[in-house]
Amino acid sequence: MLLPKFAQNVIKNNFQKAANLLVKVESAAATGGFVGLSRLYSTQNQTTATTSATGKTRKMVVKLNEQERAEKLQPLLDAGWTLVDGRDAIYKQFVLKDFNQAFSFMTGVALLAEKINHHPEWFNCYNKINVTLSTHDVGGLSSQDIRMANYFEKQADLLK
Ligand SMILES: C[C@H](O)[C@H](O)[C@H]1CNC2=NC(N)=NC(=O)C2=N1
Repeated sequence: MLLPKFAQNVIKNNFQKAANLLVKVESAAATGGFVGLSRLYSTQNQTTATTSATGKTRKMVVKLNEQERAEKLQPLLDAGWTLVDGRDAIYKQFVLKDFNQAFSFMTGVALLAEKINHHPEWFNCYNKINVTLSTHDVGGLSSQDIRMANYFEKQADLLK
């Protein structure tokens, strides 16, 4: 069964992006090792960053304060994300058309995760993706989780 054209493009574009990223990562690793990689991942305008043992830079993050939760977290709760019992984390299940679309969706998010060095906790079964977001380094929700959740929403909207 041939995939609809848009799905083929989504998959092709995402895998193309992944391939380009892999080429960059490999060449950075070949030339500068982890230093090369941290240059690849770090962005010029990063004002506060830490360099972890792996040499990757990571924006210093802190837990969301009450005002940020009201302003930035509430819209996500309105969009179907829920607070996780017993954890300072948010959860949402995404239901895609089939596995192809789900895996392509995950590939797109994975590229952002690698770029900002912030990774979701997720489980995929066929066309469903169960996503939990929290920032392990601070033991709770940070601006990185808001950024990633909004990216999940944006990617999902593109498929509607
Ligand atoms: C060493 C590495 O930079 C850290 O472990 C990064 C990687 N990805 C991460 N992802 C998430 N969700 N939280 C983190 O604190 C985190 N830290």
